[in-house]
Amino acid sequence: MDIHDRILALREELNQHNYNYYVLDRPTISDFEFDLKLKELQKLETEHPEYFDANSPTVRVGGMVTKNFPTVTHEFRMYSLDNSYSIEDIELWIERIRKSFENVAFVCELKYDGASISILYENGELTQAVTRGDGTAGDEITNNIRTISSLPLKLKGDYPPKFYMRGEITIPIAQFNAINEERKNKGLMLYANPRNTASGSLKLQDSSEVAKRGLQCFPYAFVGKQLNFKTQWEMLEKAKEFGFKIPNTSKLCKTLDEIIQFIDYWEVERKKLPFEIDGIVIKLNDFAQQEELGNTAKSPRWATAYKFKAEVAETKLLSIDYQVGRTGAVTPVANLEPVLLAGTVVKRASLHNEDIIRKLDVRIGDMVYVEKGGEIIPKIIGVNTDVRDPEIQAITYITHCPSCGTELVRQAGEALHYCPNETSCQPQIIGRLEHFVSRKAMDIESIGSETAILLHQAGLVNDVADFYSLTKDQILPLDRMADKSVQNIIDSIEKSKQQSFDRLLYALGIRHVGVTVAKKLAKHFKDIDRLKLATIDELTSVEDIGEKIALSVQAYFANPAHLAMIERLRTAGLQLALVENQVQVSTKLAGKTFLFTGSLQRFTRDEAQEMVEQFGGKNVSGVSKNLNYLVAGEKAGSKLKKAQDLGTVEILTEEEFLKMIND
Ligand SMILES: NC(=O)c1ccc[n+]([C@@H]2O[C@H](COP(=O)([O-])OP(=O)(O)OC[C@H]3O[C@@H](n4cnc5c(N)ncnc54)[C@H](O)[C@@H]3O)[C@@H](O)[C@H]2O)c1
Ligand SMILES: [Zn+2]
Repeated sequence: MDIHDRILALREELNQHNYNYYVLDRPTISDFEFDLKLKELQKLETEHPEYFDANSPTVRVGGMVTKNFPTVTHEFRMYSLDNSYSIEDIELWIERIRKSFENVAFVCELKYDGASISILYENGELTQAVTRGDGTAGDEITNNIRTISSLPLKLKGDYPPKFYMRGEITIPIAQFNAINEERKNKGLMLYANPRNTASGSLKLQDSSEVAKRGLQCFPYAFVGKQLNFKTQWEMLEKAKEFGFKIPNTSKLCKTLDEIIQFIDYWEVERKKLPFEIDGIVIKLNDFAQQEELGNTAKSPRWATAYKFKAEVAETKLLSIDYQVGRTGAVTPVANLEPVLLAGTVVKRASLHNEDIIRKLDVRIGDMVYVEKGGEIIPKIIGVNTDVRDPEIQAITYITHCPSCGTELVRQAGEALHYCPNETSCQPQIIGRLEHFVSRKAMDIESIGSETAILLHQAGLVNDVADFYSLTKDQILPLDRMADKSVQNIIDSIEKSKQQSFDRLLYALGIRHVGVTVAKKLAKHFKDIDRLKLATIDELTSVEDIGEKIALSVQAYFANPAHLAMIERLRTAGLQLALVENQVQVSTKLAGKTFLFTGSLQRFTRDEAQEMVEQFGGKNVSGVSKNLNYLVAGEKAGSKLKKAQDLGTVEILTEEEFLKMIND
């Protein structure tokens, strides 16, 4: 690739990561990887000044104004910080500063890992709070910031009449864990880390929800005209007198040695802090000296950050398991020698697919680096080839199913291998049974995963229709089965016969037919016999059904084994057709279209869509002129923006939506 192309590609990639990180609060790569790419871009741009661009992510502060709140221009710009992961860079930086000034002192502070905020105090009262945004303007979130209990709304002592307090909003680790625990119980997507949760919390529309998040604020600077502080150290001391909560962790350092000691100390001790830090910040103490050095377009020259590497553990790759899912998809999972990583013992890591294994050139017996990146599941990011035993061989990816021995297939354009032996490959059979009884499918509560396996291994259930011919006498002799639990199983199977046609359609486990597609198919074709005979054209005429789904549906019904099984389900009395008026309870929303975006707090997406249908409305999958209402939950991102840009879509909060149907 030519240099200019590489520069353009890096800029585009970094802009996307900035968007994921600052707007969606959902990074997909680790900070370390991000910073490596940014450094590469910086280097290329320095070597090739002819490709300078004032909009490059190396020049601009990464954040953005979201427009979900009033936009406020900063009276004084907000900057980012230059950073490095290497002590040598810090040494060089200090040397450079020493060349400019004879007498220097530095203040070392913790680098709180959260979101920046600028809070205006006028005559001692908190009057406005604005996010950093793009550094020039940000979102005005005063009401949300007022909920932070440690933040004084009224100051004490001899404060300046007008100034901006700059600080970092963070969320305590315990609070973060509690929120995720609650989300897990509700079946909601988990937040990636405290930083992104703090930042996402600031953007909630309902400040009473923000109050529940238990956010904290750590002030680190005052900005204004004629503030009469001479040094950073003096300012921090004064801030305490005014009533701000400033941790007693900062240190005034004269020598490089002292600075390095501070870094070393916190690299270890940070694990004991109740909140997260991602490094330490070193600032020139004297404000007159700071002023002399000034700022670049992106960051001050008088400060720098030493960043701690996200925790990476090195451990041995013992083996790889190949897991076969219910659709036959094969995924490789690494078994590792157990190792402590960011507070938890890690034994397994994802390897995704064959291409990733090739790219990493990871081999069994290698010492590998494991990291917790943007995602929750740890991943292998590299191999320590220095200690590789020269004898060990590259991995030959499996060619045959680890369970049934059938040759695997990999279709063009697909990253995954599949086992095509649908009828007798054990994990596929069990996977289908588990799927059938699961909550969103037939919701047969008394049969969990273990019971499904047990019933299959006893030879009682091979396909989902077999559930409906089970008798008490057959189940009772099985392991750990008592009279009561057997009765529960029989009862809940009987009850499941009443589940609606769309649920059954989803429960069959047709590839690419999820809950929503199943609903659309059920609604359009009304019964399974019509669906069975549908042509590709008829199928793709249904909204949101493309060729891929249509082909998969057709292939499913072309299989005589499936047709025979469906007849057995019919005999057992299951709902193979839509019962008219089964869903609709009102026509209040008739003719109106809805879309839900962001993470919802009051109901799940499924429940929301069900409500729309019950009231005669229609769910659509994208933002377009045909959309009437967008219900935006927390962290709504691109869809919300698109709807706002369109201008024809009415945007509702969850509460407003509930009000609309309940009124
Ligand atoms: N993983 C991703 O996809 C992704 C994307 C974008 C950015 N990032 C990460 O974010 C970084 C850039 O973010 P940034 O511009 O907010 O810079 P930053 O977070 O690295 O440093 C600047 C910020 O540090 C904060 N800070 C905390 N404690 C401070 C203290 N004591 N004194 C002064 N400031 C303090 C301030 O809010 C300041 O704005 C990147 O280097 C990268 O690591 C990651
Ligand atoms: Zn198989």
